Amino acid sequence: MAAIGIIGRDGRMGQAIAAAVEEGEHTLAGAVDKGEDVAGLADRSDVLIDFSAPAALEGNLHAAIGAGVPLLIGTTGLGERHHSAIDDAARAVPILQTGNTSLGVTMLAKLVREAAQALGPDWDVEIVEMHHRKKVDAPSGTALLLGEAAAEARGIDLDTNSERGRDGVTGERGDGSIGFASLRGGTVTGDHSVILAGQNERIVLSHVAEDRALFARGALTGGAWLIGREPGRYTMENVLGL
Ligand SMILES: NC(=O)C1=CN([C@@H]2O[C@H](COP(=O)(O)OP(=O)(O)OC[C@H]3O[C@@H](n4cnc5c(N)ncnc54)[C@H](OP(=O)(O)O)[C@@H]3O)[C@@H](O)[C@H]2O)C=CC1
Ligand SMILES: O=C(O)C1=N[C@H](C(=O)O)C[C@H](O)C1
Repeated sequence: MAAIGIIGRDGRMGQAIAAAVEEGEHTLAGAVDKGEDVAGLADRSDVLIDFSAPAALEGNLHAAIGAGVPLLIGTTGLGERHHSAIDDAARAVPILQTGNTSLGVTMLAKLVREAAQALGPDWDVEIVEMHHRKKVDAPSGTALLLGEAAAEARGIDLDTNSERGRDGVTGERGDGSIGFASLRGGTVTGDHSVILAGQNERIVLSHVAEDRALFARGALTGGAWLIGREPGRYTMENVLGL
């Protein structure tokens, strides 16, 4: 049983995680939202679980290090400087950062890696995601995670081999690049498809999240797994042993 500290209390995920804690084996150490005392929360938590906003990241890392507690980061929309701050902090405390805490997406990433490697660069990779109308970042963290899986498998750098937001006369698709398309509308929890398009054929690998309780359960599994680990940067693949 672990004392869970939630960052982003009033949000959709903050609420879903609080509900999952209530239904499960863990206890709620407390929860904070924007402008509240995250360092105080860290002091009374066994693990911090952050589903808030990129702007909160620096303070959250600082609080986790100050209290010596692990941190699970589910927040998406992170940039290069956020990732290097996470790498630095992971020298002091265990950290798990992921764009998606679900078992299904973790498995999907593994399948994408395998397919991208086996099929090679003649098969174009396109990633399509759809989310609810209130989502503020694009492509989704999950789409980027899946893109990373394909890029890694092909030994290429995702940042310099991405095609995002095509519009107008774009020219032909770049060989070997990974394309992203983001749709927004209604209350969609999170749909992702990775399309591998070859000559006269396509493979489509998809995941559909039906309820964000799924992400909340995954976050608690990941958070509890971090407790007592050595400092370092971990993934959901480590947690789930995939
Ligand atoms: N990894 C995963 O599996 C998943 C990741 N996500 C990601 O989690 C994040 C949150 O999603 P969601 O709950 O839908 O978003 P919401 O906007 O509903 O919730 C975010 C909450 O965090 C609050 N917040 C903002 N800044 C801070 C801060 N500095 N300290 C503490 N709280 C803060 C917001 O307050 P205010 O509204 O006042 O700004 C809001 O209450 C997003 O980045 C989303 O993409 C979502 C689902 C699954
Ligand atoms: O904002 C969301 O809602 C979600 N965000 C994550 C992402 O960016 O991939 C995970 C999930 O798809 C829901």
